[in-house]
Amino acid sequence: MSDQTLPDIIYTKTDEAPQLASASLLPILRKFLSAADISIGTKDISLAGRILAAFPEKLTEAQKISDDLGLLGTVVKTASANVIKLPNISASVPQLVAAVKELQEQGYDIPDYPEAPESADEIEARKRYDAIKGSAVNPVLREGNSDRRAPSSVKAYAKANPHRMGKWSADSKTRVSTMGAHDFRSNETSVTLSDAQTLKIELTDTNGAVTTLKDGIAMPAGTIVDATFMSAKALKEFFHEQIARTLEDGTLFSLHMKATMMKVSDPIIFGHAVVAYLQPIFDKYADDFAGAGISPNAGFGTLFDAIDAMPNGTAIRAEIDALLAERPPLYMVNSDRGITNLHVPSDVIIDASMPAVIRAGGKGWGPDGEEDDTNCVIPDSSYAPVYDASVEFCKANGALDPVTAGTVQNVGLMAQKAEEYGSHPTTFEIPTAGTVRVIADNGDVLHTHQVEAGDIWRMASARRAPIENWIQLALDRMATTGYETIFWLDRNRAHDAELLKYVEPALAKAGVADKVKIMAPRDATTRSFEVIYKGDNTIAVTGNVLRDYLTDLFPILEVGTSAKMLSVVGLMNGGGLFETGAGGSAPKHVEQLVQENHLRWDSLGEFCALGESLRFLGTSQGKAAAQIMGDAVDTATEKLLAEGHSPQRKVGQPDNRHSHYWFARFWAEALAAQTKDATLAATFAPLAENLAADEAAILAELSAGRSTAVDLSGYYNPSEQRAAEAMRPSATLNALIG
Ligand SMILES: NC(=O)C1=CN([C@@H]2O[C@H](COP(=O)(O)OP(=O)(O)OC[C@H]3O[C@@H](n4cnc5c(N)ncnc54)[C@H](OP(=O)(O)O)[C@@H]3O)[C@@H](O)[C@H]2O)C=CC1
Ligand SMILES: O=C(O)CCC(=O)C(=O)O
Ligand SMILES: [Mg+2]
Repeated sequence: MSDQTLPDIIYTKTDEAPQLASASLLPILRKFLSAADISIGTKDISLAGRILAAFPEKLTEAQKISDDLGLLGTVVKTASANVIKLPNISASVPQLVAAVKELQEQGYDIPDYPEAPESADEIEARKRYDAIKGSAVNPVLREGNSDRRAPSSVKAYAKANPHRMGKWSADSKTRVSTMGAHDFRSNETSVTLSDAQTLKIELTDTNGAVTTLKDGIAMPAGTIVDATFMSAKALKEFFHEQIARTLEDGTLFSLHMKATMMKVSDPIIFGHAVVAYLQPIFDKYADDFAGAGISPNAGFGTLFDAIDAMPNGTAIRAEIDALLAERPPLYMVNSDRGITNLHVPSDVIIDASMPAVIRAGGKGWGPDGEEDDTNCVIPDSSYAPVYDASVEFCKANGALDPVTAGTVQNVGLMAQKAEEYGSHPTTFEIPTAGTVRVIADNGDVLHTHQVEAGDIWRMASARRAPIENWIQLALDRMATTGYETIFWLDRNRAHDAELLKYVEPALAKAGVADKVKIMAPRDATTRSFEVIYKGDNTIAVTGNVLRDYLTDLFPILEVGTSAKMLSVVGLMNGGGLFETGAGGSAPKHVEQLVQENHLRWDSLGEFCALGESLRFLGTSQGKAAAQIMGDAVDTATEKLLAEGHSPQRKVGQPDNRHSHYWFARFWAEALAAQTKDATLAATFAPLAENLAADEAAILAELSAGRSTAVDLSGYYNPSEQRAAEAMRPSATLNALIG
């Protein structure tokens, strides 16, 4: 692959709301950047695109598409990489199955997703689908560590226009419940490799028979290798206890996990919760369910559909309804449509769901459509203390006030599939009781765990170069900001103790050992809340999971959403990956566009990423015009925020399309006003004037046709033409943009 074939900036085509927003924003970007001789091109990493790219032999020549994720995976390892990454779907099995069905209906001859593969073809199809499902994009692209923070303009806007916060009361019954024993946290062991080693993972059953779970895992010297497991027996008992406890509390039962990112372990844990909730039904109908090939891991939604298709389905459903009436009410995803927390494993994702509960004053939605306190069940105790400390802090101190709050920035260890988020290829549901060993090729046994059938065992790793880069990034951010800097590491946790063997000498060497704090996640949470309640600022230096969790938690409390975050990934080999915010792909937003032609997606994350990407192009390629374009993006973004042109939530109000008009106009104005490049100023002055002169016509055209349904001819693979028609309804604006 030659760099010459790639555009200066690669913009990713993803899914759902960001994909729709791109239909309006990309033509604007193309128009503006071409004036500065900067090329921008797209690469398709959408769920539909990845599915089609995986089955070329099934498609006609016209239907075939390239493996863009594979290409980007090599691009991000080059110094010239400059990628703007929008959020994409990390598909759970129900989402993958729905996407496959839609593509088949559109005429693509791809295979079904085989739940229980038997034939060679099915085994092959399953292998390809397994590589697509879950968080399959971010770990490939994130060849660098993460620097996420709310831009100062966003903080200033939130202080002046605070979002609504729910009230916390000291006697709230909301709580966080976690196992604390027999879980990943408590069973963890960790070692650092002194030499490069190739590892294998073996299971020896109680009769001495050895199965190789995985081998050929090459690790460079200095890699921290962790292994741990969650006891299935303890997990089941925990769920039963929590169901009983929730009933006593008189609250909602809610389960918070990340079945997308943790695509092997968390759907299994979710499945245990589904079974526990319906235990008498699973006990009574075990044989019927086995015969119907039912897996609880897909959730109530798929389970109920399968039961409805069984000959005795109506009777079983009546028994389920009777049982659910005795169970504590479930936290709801959509109470109008009866979608519970346990319907689909990817509907409730902890990094977004827990902040929503905390922001709402400890409330979730119940089946009656009313808000209620909730038992937040987070089985593994590695990170549950962060949410427990957050809940307890808010109970004691009341809700955070966005008007006076300081900020928590994050520096996250992420590169090269660091820690748990890189563990899915080495996670196993143990088939039979025995001993799992991790053995190095020099014969050293690194880890030994006694396991039972059904236990979830996993190995995770973090490499030396990313760890050193992460520590340096934290020191750089601390030097730039002067903020209190806390490494969120627990000396009593095996993995963190190994990580501290890198961190503490590096801090001493840099002469900052006395300035930097090292605190376990629970204490670090409380300390960070204290700091921001006082209006001060802090940097949370964390591992990969807390990077993900905290960059939703604090932004959602401080500025109302994580979508407005600046998210920069300095790639290890010198390139730049600019992610848009921290928020996801917001499926609710697509539903609203389809039903009433209103897209409330806020593209502020795209604007922030664009500004950074352009400035990076300026410094890395010596393109002065890119620097000027990037600075003008920031000026435009600040003005758009200050003048209140962000999308609003309700149909009839300005939406994403209006905000793109204002962005284009202010960007053109800023370019016309700058004095560093007279040619650029002269190019953009007439466009700025025309955009201003036609304001009334453009806004009216953008607002036409609201409250009517929009047909995109597909959800996962919408028609590009229809999306463009819906998202670019202003003939006047289109004529100016071209
Ligand atoms: N980086 C990535 O690629 C990520 C991808 N995801 C994927 O996104 C999907 C949904 O995940 P979920 O956990 O529900 O998280 P989302 O962040 O998509 O949804 C949570 C809520 O955040 C708000 N939100 C998010 N982005 C924006 C935006 N740009 N403008 C306005 N509001 C926004 C919306 O709340 P409201 O409308 O109430 O304001 C939304 O309903 C999943 O498929 C998940 O895998 C999730 C996180 C990151
Ligand atoms: O890759 C994913 O599934 C989500 C990533 C995410 O939530 C984040 O990085 O904030
Ligand atoms: Mg996240």
